[in-house]
Amino acid sequence: MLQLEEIRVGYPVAGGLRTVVDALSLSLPAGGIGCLLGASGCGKTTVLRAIAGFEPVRAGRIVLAGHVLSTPEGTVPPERRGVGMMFQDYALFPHLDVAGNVGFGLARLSRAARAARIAEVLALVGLADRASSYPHELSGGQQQRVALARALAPSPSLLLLDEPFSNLDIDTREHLAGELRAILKRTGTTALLVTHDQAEAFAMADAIGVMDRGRILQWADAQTLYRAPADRFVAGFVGRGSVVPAAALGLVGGGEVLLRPDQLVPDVDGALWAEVLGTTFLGPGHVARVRLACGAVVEVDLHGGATPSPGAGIALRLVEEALIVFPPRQDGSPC
Ligand SMILES: Nc1ncnc2c1ncn2[C@@H]1O[C@H](COP(=O)(O)OP(=O)(O)OP(=O)(O)O)[C@@H](O)[C@H]1O
Repeated sequence: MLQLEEIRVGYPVAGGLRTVVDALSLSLPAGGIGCLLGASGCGKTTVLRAIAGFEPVRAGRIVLAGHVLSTPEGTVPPERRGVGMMFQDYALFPHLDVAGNVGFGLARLSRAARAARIAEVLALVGLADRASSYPHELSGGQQQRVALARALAPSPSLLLLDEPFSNLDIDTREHLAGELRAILKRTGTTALLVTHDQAEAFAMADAIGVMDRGRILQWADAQTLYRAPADRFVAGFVGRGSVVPAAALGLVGGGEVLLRPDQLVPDVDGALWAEVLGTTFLGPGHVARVRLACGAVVEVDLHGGATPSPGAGIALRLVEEALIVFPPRQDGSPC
């Protein structure tokens, strides 16, 4: 459905072009929900802007439903792409009521067809009774739903969502992420979301691309990213955990190991000794930050029992099952 083939995107700077996205490829099937996950500035929004037609590609191509939209030689203008976009600030028109906002992109429909479509999408997002409210009369979560209804109203082939929950509190975010996913699935909408929030990516997407400095390091479903990260960056970015030298855990063979917080278990007979730096109650249990003999600091989930004090020693057992091992670093650095 959507294919990005080795695209390069950049911005003009004095004397040339600053490449922000390079050799980036992904493929999203019809009805699929993809997500680009990465830290601020890694190029996520730039990818969306290229798909929407606001930025040209300098190499590669963008294909949607069999139509070539962007190549270095030419680009289909944004309004002819069939791509909808929902921005982080919702960008609702303050002087238009909800129906006016949702119907904004439906000018080519007859008055009756337009009213019917507005009613249909407002019902879909659970706002059938707010058609005549103005944006300032709505909560952040309701405004987000209006923005979604407006983006869905013209039935885009592809919906792009740029940090759709960034203005909302954490409870509303979690609730809406599940709801948004359900609405997209119910309507069969193909969507690409960008976020820096892993919980949001996990709640929403069928496939997630972890991005760093303009590239996708791994494109996979959430469980694969967590259980089989392609490299140290993905391992460190997705889920809690630290990468430590295998030797520090008494393992032979060299290299480094990804330690998730449940892979070191407090055990009086454990072979590893660590110093407790502090504990945090996360509910239902505590998490301890401990320093291993090699100096690496890792997290350990504590399930019941006494909570150790900072400065105390703690014996730990390594759960070797499903341990992820990385080969030694090229630069020879130990941690
Ligand atoms: N219009 C522009 N002109 C020049 N440089 C830009 C422009 N837009 C973005 N950039 C630069 O491109 C890089 C990537 O920006 P982009 O907005 O794509 O990242 P992002 O991952 O979406 O970040 P965030 O999560 O903060 O929005 C940044 O270094 C940014 O400063």
